[in-house]
Amino acid sequence: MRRPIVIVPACTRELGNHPYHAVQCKYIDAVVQGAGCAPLIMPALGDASDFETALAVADGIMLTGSASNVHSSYYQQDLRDPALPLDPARDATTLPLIRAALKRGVPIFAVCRGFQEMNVALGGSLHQAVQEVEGMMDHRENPADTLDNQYRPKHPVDLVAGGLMQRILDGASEIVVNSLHGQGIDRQGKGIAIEATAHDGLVEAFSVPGVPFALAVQWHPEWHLMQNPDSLRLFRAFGEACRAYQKQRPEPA
Ligand SMILES: N[C@@H](CCC(=O)NCCCC(=O)O)C(=O)O
Repeated sequence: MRRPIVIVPACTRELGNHPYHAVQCKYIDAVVQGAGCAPLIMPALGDASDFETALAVADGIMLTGSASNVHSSYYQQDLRDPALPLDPARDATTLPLIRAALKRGVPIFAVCRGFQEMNVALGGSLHQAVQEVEGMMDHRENPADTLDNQYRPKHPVDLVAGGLMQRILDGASEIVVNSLHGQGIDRQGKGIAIEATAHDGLVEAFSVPGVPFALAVQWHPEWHLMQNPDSLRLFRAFGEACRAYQKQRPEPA
């Protein structure tokens, strides 16, 4: 049987003098080596996207991180800091894709910005600057640090007892995760189930019960994936869900 196809929506980036649709290599590598699936990059075409065709061949969706923020207008707030990067084309592609995929039961694994997109797609909102919220830690990385330092394990998260993530992680009650985000969940989206929280109370992972597999994490399990047994378990579980979905998905006409 062929490998399951995992749709990976792209970001838009300016490289040199030209605009690109782009996905970081570590996400593509994680889909291949961690989930054992075949990645298919989906350009950020927004309203011009052919969601029907993408979902007809998709056995899973991987929503990546990105330095850009989901535009706050999607959760009815004014933009707090227009100097921070945005990616309207990605927003206009991933938010409807998430809703359509959940309706079909296509497995989804979401990381960092992808985690935030899922919460907003389900009607939730974000803290636009977590570090400015009373009692919250600063969850951002130091951009002047080396990449290894930026992605090193930063803080513990408590796993919800009996949750999907705890089951995937063999009953662990706490893991230590990296942290590279300035935004985070404020109002929870409709139907999400919290899977992990930081010690300041910020939601760090959630699932969407009632669909075969939808898991979103605020940290970066794709970073040095093969050296992190917990991260590998998460991507393996996603790959298993994609294989199960593939078996029952009708072949596209
Ligand atoms: N912009 C959002 C999400 C942050 C995020 O995804 N950071 C990772 C960027 C690089 C990578 O994909 O590893 C926020 O600041 O909260």
